[in-house]
Amino acid sequence: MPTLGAIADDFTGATDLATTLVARGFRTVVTVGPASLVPPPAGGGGGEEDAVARGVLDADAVVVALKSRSAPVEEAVGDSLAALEGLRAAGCTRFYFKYCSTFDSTPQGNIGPVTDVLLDALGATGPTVVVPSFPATGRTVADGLLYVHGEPLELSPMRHHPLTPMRDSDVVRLLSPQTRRPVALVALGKVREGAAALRDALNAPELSGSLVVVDAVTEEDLGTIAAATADHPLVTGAAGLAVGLRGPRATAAAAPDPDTARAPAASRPGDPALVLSGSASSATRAQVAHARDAGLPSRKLDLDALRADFEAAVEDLVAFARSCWEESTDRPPLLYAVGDPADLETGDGDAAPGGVPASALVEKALAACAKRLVAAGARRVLVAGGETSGAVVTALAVRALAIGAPIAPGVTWASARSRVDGREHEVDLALKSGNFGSTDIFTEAWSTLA
Ligand SMILES: Nc1ncnc2c1ncn2[C@@H]1O[C@H](COP(=O)(O)OP(=O)(O)O)[C@@H](O)[C@H]1O
Ligand SMILES: O=C(O)[C@@H](O)C(=O)COP(=O)(O)O
Repeated sequence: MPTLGAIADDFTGATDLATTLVARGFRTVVTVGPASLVPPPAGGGGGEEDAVARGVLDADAVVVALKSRSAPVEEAVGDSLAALEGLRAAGCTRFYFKYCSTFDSTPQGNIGPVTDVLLDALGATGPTVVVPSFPATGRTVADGLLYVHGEPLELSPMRHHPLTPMRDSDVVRLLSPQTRRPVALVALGKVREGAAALRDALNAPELSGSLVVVDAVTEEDLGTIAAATADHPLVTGAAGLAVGLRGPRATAAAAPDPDTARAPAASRPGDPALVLSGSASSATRAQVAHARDAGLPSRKLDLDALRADFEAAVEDLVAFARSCWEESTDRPPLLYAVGDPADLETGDGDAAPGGVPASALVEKALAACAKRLVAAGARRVLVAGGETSGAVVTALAVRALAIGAPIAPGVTWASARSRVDGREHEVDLALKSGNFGSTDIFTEAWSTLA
C-alpha cells in the first residue's frame, strides 16, 4: 500500500517526479487524475480498472497527474483537493505537491492557492517548505533567487513562456501575492549547518503557519531539507526534493536499486514511433532543430490550415506520419508547433484569429493526431511540453503510467494502456518537460527502450 502521495500540476512534472522516486527506491505509479485512484466495484470493474487498482495497491508512492498549472484557480484547487482525498483513501499518509522547477505560475496562482487548500485540508499548522531547486536540471535557489543554468529566472527563456511568463526571479516575491499565508526565506547558510539546525530554524515560532522558501544549490542541500522535513505532512517543490527521500526498496546498507521498481517496456524495438511537440521552450526548439538536421521527417503545424478546416489539417498530419512509417520505422516522424519564437501567437481568446487561441488549437490538434496514430499502430510516443502531454494523454484515455527506463534527468519512458476506437493498445510514452533533455533527445530517446 502506498504511503507517499504526490500531486503534480502537470503531466511531464508527474513523470519527472516519478522517475526520481523510482531512482530513490519507491515503486511508483502515476495515475491520470484522481478518478483512477478509485478502486473498481466489488466483483471487478473490468480489466484496466482492476490493473490500475492493483498497481496503486502495490506501489510505495502514487503521483496524481493533473492539468492544473494553467487552469482557472477554482478548477486547480478543486482538482488538487480531489487528488488529496483519493490519495488518502488509497492509504497515503505523507504528501508532496509537485510544481515546476521554474515556478511556473501567475500572481493569481496556482502554486499558492493549491498549497493553501492542501494545508487546510490536512489541518497542518507548522511551516511548509517551498523548494523549486533541481540541480540535476540546472535549477538552483540562492538567497531566494531562482536560477536556470546559472541565469536568473527572469532573464532565462522562461520570460517568454506563452502561458506563464516568468519575469521575476525572487521566489518569495512570486509566491506572496498567491497565498493567504506569510512567506519567509531560509537561506543557504542555515541549510549548510545540517538537518538538525534546519529543523530547529523551521520550527521557530515565527515561521509557524508560513510557507518557507528554502535555498538549495546542490543535491546534498536537498538531502538536508528532506531530512529536516521528514515529519512534515506536506512538502512542496520540484522533483529535486525527492532526491533526498529514501523509499522502501532502498535498503539501509545499499543504494536504492531502481531496477527493482521499474516497469518493462510495452513496445518492441522497431514498433512505429512518433514525436509530438507542442512545447514552445527554447530547449525544445533546439531539439526540433537538431532532429530536423539529423533527418527526422517533420511537419510543423499550420495554424491557419487548422483554423480553416481542423479535420482536414489533422488528417493531413496523420497521413504524413503513416507514410513515414511505411518508408522506415527507424526515423520517427516529428509533428511540432514551434520551431522559432516568431511562430508563437500571443493573442488569446477573442483577440486570437477566429477567436481560437493558438495554445488550445495546438493542444487539440496534437491530441487528435496522437489518438489517430495510436489507433493506426504507434506504440512509442515522445511528447514535448507539459500542457501538450496533458492533452495527449487525456485523448489517449490512459488511466495510469508505469515508470520504465530513464532517458535524461526528469524524463523517462512509461508504459501505459490507451483505449482508443474501443480497443486497448499498450504503448510507451515519454512525457518530456519542454525545458528538459539533451539536444539530441528526439533521435536518441528510443535506444533506452529495451
Ligand atoms: N504557435 C503557438 N502560439 C501560441 N501558443 C502555442 C503555439 N504552439 C504551441 N503553443 C502552446 O504553448 C503551450 C506550451 O506549453 P507546454 O506544452 O507546457 O510546453 P512548454 O511549457 O515547454 O512550452 C501549449 O499550450 C501549446 O499549445
Ligand atoms: O519541474 C520541472 O521543471 C518539470 O517537471 C516541469 O514541470 C516542466 O513543465 P513543462 O516545461 O511545461 O513541461
